[in-house]
Amino acid sequence: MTVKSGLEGVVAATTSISSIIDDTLTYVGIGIDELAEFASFEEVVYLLWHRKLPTKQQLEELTAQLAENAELPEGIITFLKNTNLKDNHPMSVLRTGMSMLGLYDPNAEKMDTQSNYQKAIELQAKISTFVTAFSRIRKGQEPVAPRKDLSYASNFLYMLNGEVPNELAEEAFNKALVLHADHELNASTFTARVCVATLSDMYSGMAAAIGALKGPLHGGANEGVMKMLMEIGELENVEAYVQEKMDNKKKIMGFGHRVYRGGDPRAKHLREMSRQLCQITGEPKWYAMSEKIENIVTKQKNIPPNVDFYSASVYHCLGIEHDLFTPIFAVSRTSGWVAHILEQYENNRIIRPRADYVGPDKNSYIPIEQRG
Ligand SMILES: CC(=O)SCCNC(=O)CCNC(=O)[C@H](O)C(C)(C)COP(=O)(O)OP(=O)(O)OC[C@H]1O[C@@H](n2cnc3c(N)ncnc32)[C@H](O)[C@@H]1OP(=O)(O)O
Ligand SMILES: O=C([O-])CC(=O)C(=O)O
Repeated sequence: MTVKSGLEGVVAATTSISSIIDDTLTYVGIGIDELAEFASFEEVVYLLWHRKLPTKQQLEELTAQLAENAELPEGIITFLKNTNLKDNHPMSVLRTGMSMLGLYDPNAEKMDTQSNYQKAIELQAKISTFVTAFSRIRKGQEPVAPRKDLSYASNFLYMLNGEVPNELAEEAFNKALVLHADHELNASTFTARVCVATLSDMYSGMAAAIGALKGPLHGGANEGVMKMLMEIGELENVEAYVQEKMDNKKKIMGFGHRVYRGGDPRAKHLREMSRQLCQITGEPKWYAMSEKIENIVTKQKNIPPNVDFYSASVYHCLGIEHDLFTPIFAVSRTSGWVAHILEQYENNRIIRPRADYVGPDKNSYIPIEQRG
């Protein structure tokens, strides 16, 4: 058997949701640059779920549905308040929260198209409320109830901080959500598809996907980038820090990609947002350090930054706690996970590859008293 390490280059599904061809990313055929410039996150959610842009009325309908379904079951708020989760990573809390949402949904096990679409809305609506409620409760603050008159991006920041964000913050956060929404068969989306291809329920697929996104080689890299920037501390320390990592063949978080060779097309948007936000918030050093790291890594290793690299300083400048960076990725990627889960159900076959056995041959059972 020929093994493709890490399944590199293996085409394991067909999809009409997003594509990466020659370093160009599209959602349903629309280029990411156009979407980043013009689209609201709600439009992107509709696009991914229905494979077409919404009319004004369809968009209003989806926006209203997301707002109406954003409240969390009271039992989940009670759990967050009564459990000491201060030392738990928010991605672990979110993974558990996703399972809990399934337990509170009386339709969790229903598999018809209509019930699954209703779950899609509930999932996208509630994941924001969950992440922000957890963030406040662990700091001893009351959760802030979602508002029906705010955009998805604005509502997230409002529930996080208890204040409606200014236009600049809303725009930046919306763009970040749009850029992270879907990405073909990345590890967490593949995980979700593998899970639901057994005809398991949507909450199980989502919990599996959250677990996969958490790792530092995938979504967890954005928090890793900020940790690195904090460790470096000042612009003059960048060179020595990065050189030491490269000399010791250590990975630099936020660089490299399995599919892109010439560079991640999302990174330039986040780079520009980082430049602007770091300037406006009076913290230009984070952008300056990031730019210097990029120059060194691309010059010496020819490895370009990925989506996680500049998103770190963007979220930092929006005043977001560093361990919430990956949960925010999950909030956005829920739109893509849900789209892929629904697509998998539409034309399902269990996903079951083979392994090349390399263990010992011709072994036999030895009674326990005879084992050395
Ligand atoms: C949203 C996302 O998931 S984007 C990715 C987020 N992850 C990160 O930023 C973590 C850092 N990056 C990485 O670990 C990798 O580039 C991955 C996981 C993204 C891709 O992994 P793979 O496709 O398996 O590439 P692989 O790890 O084999 O790298 C190929 C070569 O580039 C090097 N390389 C890749 N990424 C990096 C990096 N970030 N820093 C230093 N060297 C790197 C590897 O050491 C390897 O070198 P070698 O051939 O001399 O051994
Ligand atoms: O596609 C991948 O392998 C990882 C990635 O960039 C994403 O999930 O956004």
